[in-house]
Amino acid sequence: MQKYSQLITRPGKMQYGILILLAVTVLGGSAWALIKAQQPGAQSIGFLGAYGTAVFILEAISAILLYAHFRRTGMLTFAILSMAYLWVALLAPFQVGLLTDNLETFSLITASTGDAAWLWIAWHLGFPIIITAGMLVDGSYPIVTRKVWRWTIALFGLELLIIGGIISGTLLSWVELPTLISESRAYSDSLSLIYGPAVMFCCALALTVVVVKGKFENEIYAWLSLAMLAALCEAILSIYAGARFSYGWYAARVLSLVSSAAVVVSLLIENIHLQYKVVKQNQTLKRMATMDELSGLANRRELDERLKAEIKRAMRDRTTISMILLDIDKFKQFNDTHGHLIGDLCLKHVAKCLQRNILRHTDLAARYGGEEFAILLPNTSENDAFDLAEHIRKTIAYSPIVMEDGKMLSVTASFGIASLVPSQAEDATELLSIADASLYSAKKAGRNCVQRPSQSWHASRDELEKKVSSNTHYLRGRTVQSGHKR
Ligand SMILES: Nc1nc2c(ncn2[C@@H]2O[C@H](COP(=O)(O)OP(=O)(O)OP(=O)(O)O)[C@@H](O)[C@H]2O)c(=O)[nH]1
Repeated sequence: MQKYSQLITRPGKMQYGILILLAVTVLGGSAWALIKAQQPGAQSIGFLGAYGTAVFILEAISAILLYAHFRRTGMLTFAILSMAYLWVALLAPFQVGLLTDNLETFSLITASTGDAAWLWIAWHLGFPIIITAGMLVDGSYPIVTRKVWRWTIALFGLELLIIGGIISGTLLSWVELPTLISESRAYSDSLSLIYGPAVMFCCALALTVVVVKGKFENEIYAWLSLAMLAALCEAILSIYAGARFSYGWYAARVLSLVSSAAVVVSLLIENIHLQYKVVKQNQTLKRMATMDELSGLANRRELDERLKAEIKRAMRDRTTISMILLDIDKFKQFNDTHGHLIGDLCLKHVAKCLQRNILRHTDLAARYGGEEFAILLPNTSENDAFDLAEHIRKTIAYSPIVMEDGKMLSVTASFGIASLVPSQAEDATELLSIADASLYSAKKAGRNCVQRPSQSWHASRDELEKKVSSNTHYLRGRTVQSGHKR
């Protein structure tokens, strides 16, 4: 099943531990309850109301969440398991309603409290039978459908028809049903010897099928096993109690709640796991989209995005933005001599040297190309960028790459820097191309050095910046003047 949906998860060791503990509690509690099961108790309408509401809510939530699984995975098993819970969610309120004598006040309803036993049988026979059918549908290859809507209409439509028939038939007394429970609340022989054992048999069968076929291999199947164990114990206690409102009968109702809650718990746990998975996957995707895998630095896409944003900020604040481009010297020769794998090691080593020297959180080091790196330095002057580049150059040149066998290799790198106060978005490209030109002159100057942009570029850029600055003053003046006029 795992291969059909990554949404369905295997329980962890802790969950198995909790399940074993709960199973032992259910078995132990049931055995203990059997001792006093036949002792009569008081009829508590308050308990019945709370019990009926709880069963309805828990079963309805289970049905909705299991149906959501069916929608997501297309697996018919989940549609059928959802039907099982819907079955109980719809029958339980009527059965409990009849027990509390509430429904008899409606003139159309002719059923008596005794008839509630028939609804109990329909509920407790139908639930395990539908669960068994659902588990049998999940063979070694689960049936997966794309026609989710057609299956929904066919399966749930049929189910609603049957439930409608059972409820109307019982409440409106369409058929004369034999009395299963006497006025003294004692069970008839047919309930104790035929219908009761039939319910027990169906619950035992469902439990066996869930355990054998489900093998506790996902959270839903594991918790469903507990639900079926509780349902079996409930049936045994209910019948053994011999009468309504006896201690055994009350204990059976509590077990019925355990059975109802188990799958809700599993689906809740699964949803929590799903949230963790989604958050983790989002983080991985984000990392993959912004990070260079080999060096662990930002990738070119991330550099471009940050550069665009920082250019906008620098334009607004009229601050200097700098860029350092560096390229490992004679890296082709290094690769040819030592091999590609050692070449990769060298790239990682250079990346570490960059990370070690970049201290401001606003600076960004990125792998720009094969053996080329870039460092974006917002709010940094050309002189400061030069000093930093010089410092990194020395770090790379004087810290050797230590191999596994203790051998040491060293490399050098050439650096080009560029700085400007941006006046337009296109200055992002200008910054990179000037840093690239500086890098080119560093290579020409003999490598292992840092170069600044040419004097001619500085001159033309100073001219441009003067114009932009006077233009800004001019525009600011106009704004102030127009403000005065108003
Ligand atoms: N190991 C490794 N090598 C790479 C990677 N990306 C690019 N290279 C190599 O880097 C080398 C770059 O060589 P060139 O562009 O000729 O530059 P160079 O040999 O460094 O020479 P100069 O830049 O002039 O000093 C090529 O041999 C590429 O195969 C990588 O991810 N891993």
